[in-house]
Amino acid sequence: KRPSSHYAPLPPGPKKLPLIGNLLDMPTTFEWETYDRWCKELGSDIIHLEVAGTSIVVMNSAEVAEELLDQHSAIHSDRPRLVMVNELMGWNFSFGLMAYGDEWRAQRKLFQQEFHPQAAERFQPLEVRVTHQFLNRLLEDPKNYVHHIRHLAASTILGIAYGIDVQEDNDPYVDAAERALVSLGLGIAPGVFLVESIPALKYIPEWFPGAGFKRKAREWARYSTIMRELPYVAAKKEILQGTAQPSFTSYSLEKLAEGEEDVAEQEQRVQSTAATMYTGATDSTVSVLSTFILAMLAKPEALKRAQEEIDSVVQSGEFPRFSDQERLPYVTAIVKETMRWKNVTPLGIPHASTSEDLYRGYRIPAGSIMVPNIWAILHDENTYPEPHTFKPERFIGEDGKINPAVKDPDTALFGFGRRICPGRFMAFSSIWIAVASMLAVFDISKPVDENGNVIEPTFEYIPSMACVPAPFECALKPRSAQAEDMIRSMASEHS
Ligand code: HEM
Repeated sequence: KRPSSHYAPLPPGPKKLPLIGNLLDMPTTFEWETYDRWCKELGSDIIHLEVAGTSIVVMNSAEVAEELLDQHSAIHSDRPRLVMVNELMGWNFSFGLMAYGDEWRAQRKLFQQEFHPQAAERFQPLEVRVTHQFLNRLLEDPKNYVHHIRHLAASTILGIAYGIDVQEDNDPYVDAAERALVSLGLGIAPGVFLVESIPALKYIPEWFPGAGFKRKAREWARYSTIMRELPYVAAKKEILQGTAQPSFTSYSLEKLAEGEEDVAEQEQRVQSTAATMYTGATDSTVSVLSTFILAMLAKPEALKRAQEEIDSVVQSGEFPRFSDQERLPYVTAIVKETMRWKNVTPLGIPHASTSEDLYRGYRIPAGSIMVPNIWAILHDENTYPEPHTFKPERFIGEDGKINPAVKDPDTALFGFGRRICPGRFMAFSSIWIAVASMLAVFDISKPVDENGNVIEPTFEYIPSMACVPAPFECALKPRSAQAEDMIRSMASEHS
């Protein structure tokens, strides 16, 4: 008997041409805006597209994304096939891009053991230390703030993953990871490599004309191997010598020593899971903290209000602590609004369906690529009025606290279902402490040129899987001589 979904129609979508489907309509940049427009034109928060035989479903509301990716998660938790990255460049080691199945489950479990909210608290002292060092770099060299944010993100995650202290410049572990990350970005860019649409091409030999992609893939595969092995070997050496700082790797290897599982296999998993952390954490943190600075230029009143809040809660001469979070709701609202306003991954990471589904009377074919339009969800004017304006106060209730009636952007910005970002608790806390600490000691404003004219940022974004603001200038100045002293003395205490 045929499944009942077999005769059901596909969700609505722009008109398809024979064979190529919607290929010619597909946007190549800011896709989330085009998808949102199509959904509005078609009056549907779920649409279907087809590109040369591949079925794509765009979910344009929280309701659809939650119903399909959370409630039907047994069907829609796979990832699309990535020939270049996974099959030729070796990234299938990483559970973030891996097909749904036992290996994914095992790595995800390892990750979550150290990253659920209580476990992630163990990393807070490290987050505080690297944040204070970051403030000192901003003080010494404010123009290079993006570089310092990247260094902060790398120090946090390499500390957490391996217990490694990152060098000021030219750190070998950061360099290895960055090189791998850049090659991942190149390999995953849609529409660049023909092998993605004709997978059989992966079997042609390297010397064959047009097989340049295979030579590239081989070189890039080397980067991903180095990224995985170099810091792991260093961490393991320290662990064996008894000189290691506690980290994901040390905690996981300790557990491994106690267990009875296949040790070699499990150790490979620890190595792969640790390497996945850098990939997930760095670009996202850089995006959020750069956007935070841009937001302070867009809305100076928010900076002032947050500083007043901090001054009334945190003792003079002290930095904000994690334990102050409850009493700093406006700072928390700034963090939430920053992540909503220009969300890092407008389309998340697509899921894929392992079997056919029937939803609202529509047929969702097996193998569909499932794209949550997170940008549209976080810019829905019914949930967030004036969605394109930076307004942290939207999250504050009449009692001055975070208003539980306003939907928390966390419910969409970290993705959905079984694939939801497993780093989200640690991501939020490391970003919160960086934002609170910057607000406590720095004024952030638009810079002025030599003729006294204010330099306006463009507020443009570079579209990508993880969006970042186009480079912009800002003036970062310590709020007072006392703030400057605090930064310097804290940095020397930590060094
Ligand atoms: C503000 C910061 C971050 C944002 C906005 C973010 C967002 C996301 C999103 C949208 C996904 C896709 C979820 C899905 O498939 O539905 C994801 C997956 C993932 N994220 Fe994050 N993330 C952030 C920080 C981090 C951090 C700090 C880590 C590591 C410590 C991390 C590790 C991962 C991993 C490993 C996955 C893949 C999960 C899987 O496929 O099972 N992320 N993230």
